[in-house]
Amino acid sequence: MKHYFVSAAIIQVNDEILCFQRGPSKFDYVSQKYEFPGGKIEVGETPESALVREIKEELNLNISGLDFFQTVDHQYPDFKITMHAFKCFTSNLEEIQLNEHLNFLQLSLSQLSGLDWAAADIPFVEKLISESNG
Ligand SMILES: Nc1nc2c([nH]c(=O)n2[C@@H]2O[C@H](COP(=O)(O)OP(=O)(O)OP(=O)(O)O)[C@@H](O)[C@H]2O)c(=O)[nH]1
Repeated sequence: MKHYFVSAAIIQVNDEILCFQRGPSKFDYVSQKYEFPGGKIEVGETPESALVREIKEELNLNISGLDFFQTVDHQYPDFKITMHAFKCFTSNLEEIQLNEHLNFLQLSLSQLSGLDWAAADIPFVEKLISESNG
């Protein structure tokens, strides 16, 4: 089974979080689900450098202040992923371009649980919500 190593960005804007909807996929369990943007870590990259590259490619955004949040291992029916999430900020949100995603939402922490997330992202969402309650 394929094992992908992925970085994902929890982009904070004021007290809210940017949530992105993936495009259609041959795997229905990730198709059009919400996720934190990012992608696969390539040879020679760190999780952080891969994330900076992916966010520029996918969204035309520069991110800064990367702060490691959590690593999740998740097994889907056809592949597994190890995904490192980083909290970060962006300074140029008005320049965002959705080069791969269908949609994005800027939501408060209390609104996050209302989205249809990819299963691998649920631990991130739960941790974000529990931090805000604690
Ligand atoms: N980027 C990202 N991928 C996620 C998340 N959650 C999740 O299950 N994944 C899965 O992790 C895998 C890798 O992500 P990706 O497709 O974004 O990677 P990539 O941009 O390098 O894609 P490519 O191989 O088409 O160039 C995908 O199967 C995706 O569905 C998430 O929050 N962010």
